[in-house]
Amino acid sequence: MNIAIGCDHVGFILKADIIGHLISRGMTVTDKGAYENTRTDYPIYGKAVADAVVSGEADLGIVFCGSGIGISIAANKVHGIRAVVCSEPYSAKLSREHNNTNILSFGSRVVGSELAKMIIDAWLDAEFEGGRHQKRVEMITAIEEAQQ
Ligand SMILES: O=C(CO)[C@H](O)[C@H](O)COP(=O)(O)O
Repeated sequence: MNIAIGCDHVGFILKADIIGHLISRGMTVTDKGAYENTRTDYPIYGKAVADAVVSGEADLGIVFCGSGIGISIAANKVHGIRAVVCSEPYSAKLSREHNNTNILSFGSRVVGSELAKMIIDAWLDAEFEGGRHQKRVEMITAIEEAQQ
């Protein structure tokens, strides 16, 4: 599985910690930047990771900023993206099972590296359940399509 990752200057350290964990899980990691912790703007990297996911370059994405909020909002502006900010594993698991999320977002000012790894494991180990949830995800897609 190929995971695209991206961060702003605040998320840079947590992203660096997480790369090894993803590789240890057998993932291929495509890093869309930022590549240093100089102050930058999170929408650049939210969009870059989102574009990689919707184009099929990556299967899933993980993004990092200070709160996880701004970079997930930016990613969610790309059609086809369902990004979620998580600070505990239960929501991460449910976001895959019920909402078929394709980008996981972290606030590096909120979550430490060991908790982030637990959240990532819960997210990657979960599978979309389909069934009654399929129709609801399709309803979200219909909202996007009505905006075009
Ligand atoms: O969390 C974020 C967006 O949601 C950013 O990381 C945060 O706003 C950056 O702030 P600053 O430029 O003051 O370091």
